[in-house]
Amino acid sequence: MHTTMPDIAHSADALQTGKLDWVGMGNIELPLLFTSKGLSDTHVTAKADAFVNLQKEDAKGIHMSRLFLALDTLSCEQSLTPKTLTQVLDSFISSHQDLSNAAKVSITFELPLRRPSLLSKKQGWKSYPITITAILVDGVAQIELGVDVTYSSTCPCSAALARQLIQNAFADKFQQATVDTEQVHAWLGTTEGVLATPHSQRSIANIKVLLPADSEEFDILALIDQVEDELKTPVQAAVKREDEQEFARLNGQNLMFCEDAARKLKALFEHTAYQDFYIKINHYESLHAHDAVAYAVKGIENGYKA
Ligand SMILES: Nc1nc2c(ncn2[C@@H]2O[C@H](COP(=O)(O)OP(=O)(O)OP(=O)(O)O)[C@@H](O)[C@H]2O)c(=O)[nH]1
Repeated sequence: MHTTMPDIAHSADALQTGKLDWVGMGNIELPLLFTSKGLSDTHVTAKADAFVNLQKEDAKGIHMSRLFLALDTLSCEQSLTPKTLTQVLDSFISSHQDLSNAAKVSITFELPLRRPSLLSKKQGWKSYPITITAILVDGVAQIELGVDVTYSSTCPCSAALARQLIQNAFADKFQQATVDTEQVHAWLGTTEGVLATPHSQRSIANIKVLLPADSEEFDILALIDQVEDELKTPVQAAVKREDEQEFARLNGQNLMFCEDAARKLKALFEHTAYQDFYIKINHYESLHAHDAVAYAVKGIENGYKA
């Protein structure tokens, strides 16, 4: 004898009635093919959070399996593009007629990129944490691209203090009116000559940008390149000695506080087509046990808040 299965999403009473902002699932395992301008399609192991709102006050709940299966179609039959992401959100809502008019999906993965060395013409893998979040409300989709860019920051204050020590050591060592250039050159090549070095820290810029409404493709490479070119000292993959020396030069010529990094990126994004942007700069200090942190947003109405 066949019995029908109970379907409490339809039959049971809600314990308490009311609307909910987002209901869904977190941390769904989701292998995906990621498509982005200038890159070969990349297989990534993503995690997804998927939601709809619950507008119907007395509905027991949403249909989680329908969200899950829409994401499975994205994983098995499509690649991740602004269009397929919007289709996923459309299907979240069309499978929840009477219950929902808003949908959200957030997809997180590591994107491995081949990155060139500074001088030696080598290459190596560098992995970037990416989060793509899309929201569809009343038929209007918004897609946000998030990436963390890791770089080195050398403290300008520490650099100035180190230079002063070097000047003082020079004055102590070479007191005569005229100095022998060869002697000075040799002395500068010793740790006695350059007796102090400024501290640097591994630093991370957390970036979020809202894509233009008509975006047909992701362009994560352009975003990462823009940020790294602006900061000048991204962490490196393949490094030979000539690359390390160039990195030292770049650090010395791009001394920065967290304020400098935040202002540079803010100025950069103000000249792009992104609808909105959010920047959080984290300098994981080596002088202190705490971090130096700065935030900047575009500052538009109903936009990101710092
Ligand atoms: N709404 C909801 N479902 C949950 C929750 N936790 C687990 N689930 C399960 O999600 C599963 C899928 O629900 P549905 O999508 O309604 O499954 P279904 O009724 O087979 O699918 P349809 O026939 O498409 O409605 C059910 O087995 C629920 O028990 C929860 O907190 N809320």
